[in-house]
Amino acid sequence: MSPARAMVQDANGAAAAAKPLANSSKLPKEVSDCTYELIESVAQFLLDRVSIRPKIGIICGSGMDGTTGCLADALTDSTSFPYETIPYFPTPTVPGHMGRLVFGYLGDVPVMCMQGRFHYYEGYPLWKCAMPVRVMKLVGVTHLLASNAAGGLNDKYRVGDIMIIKDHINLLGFAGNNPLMGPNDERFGPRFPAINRAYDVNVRRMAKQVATEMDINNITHEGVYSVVGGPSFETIAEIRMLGALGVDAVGMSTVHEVITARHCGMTSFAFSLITNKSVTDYESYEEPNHEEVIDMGKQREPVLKEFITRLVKKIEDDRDE
Ligand SMILES: O=P(O)(O)O[C@@H]1C[C@H](O)[C@@H](CO)O1
Ligand SMILES: Nc1nc2[nH]cnc2c(=O)[nH]1
Repeated sequence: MSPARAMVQDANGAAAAAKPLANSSKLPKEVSDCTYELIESVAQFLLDRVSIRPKIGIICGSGMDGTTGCLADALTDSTSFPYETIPYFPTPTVPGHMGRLVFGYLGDVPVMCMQGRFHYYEGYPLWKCAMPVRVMKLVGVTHLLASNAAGGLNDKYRVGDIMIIKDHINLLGFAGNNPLMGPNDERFGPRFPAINRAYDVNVRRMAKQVATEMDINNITHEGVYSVVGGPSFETIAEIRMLGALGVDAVGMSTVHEVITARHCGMTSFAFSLITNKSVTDYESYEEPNHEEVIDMGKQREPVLKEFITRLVKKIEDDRDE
């Protein structure tokens, strides 16, 4: 079998094969096999093959991580690693999630970008879904920015709106499932991390400034996200329960990534694209579906790309001050 290869884009955006990579090894089966040293070796594998040193890591959610025109394609001087070429990395199984880790410049800011993420419903345990966040940390990333697609419960939200996440309700955690379960390595973070300030207030302030500058305040909100396991969408009774709990939008990701990021001291920020309105009425014939989720992501791609590009610049400028 030929060795796996990373793809490098030249100045015209044409893909070219970079130097051969070592064959990917098998994924750790247990959380106890996914040691600090193993994550360190994955980070080193990447650092050996890229020259840029990103401090911002981006996870693109459904609709933003597809083929042409997506955020990762906007990166310049990019080097891209299909997930199957990275040792110990999981591979995504969801339509619309590409499965590449891309290093490059967004505007003039070096970033690394996950084009496709891992969800619990794909059959991976949460610690494995969130493992790339620890890789980002050991690559040197200090800020995690995550996007997702979500169903809107809040009456004020319309399809296509953006919700800056100010807090979450971790329903998977309520059911005894958390990415930090299992042995804890203090080199990542403490056994019992605080999570009440998970969504950084300063970055949220910058994001609201960006919304004002882009004149999209009318479609931008701040609210509470809740994660469910999926892959089935919610029943009407479940949506009504979530509404009563104070949830503004519901999805199937992000929370395990943010918990893992906060555990290892990364600053985190996340937002939802409201791709569908949650159905609350037993008389309604509407049904959510993944195709509308992907379509809305594609429609909003230019706005979200600009939103993230401007935010990344603000974070970098803020760091320099
Ligand atoms: O990865 P995200 O959270 O953006 O994807 C959401 C949840 C499911 O994976 C999918 C449902 O359409 O969209
Ligand atoms: N759980 C859930 N995830 C989504 N992702 C996009 N829309 C939805 C939704 O309505 N519910």
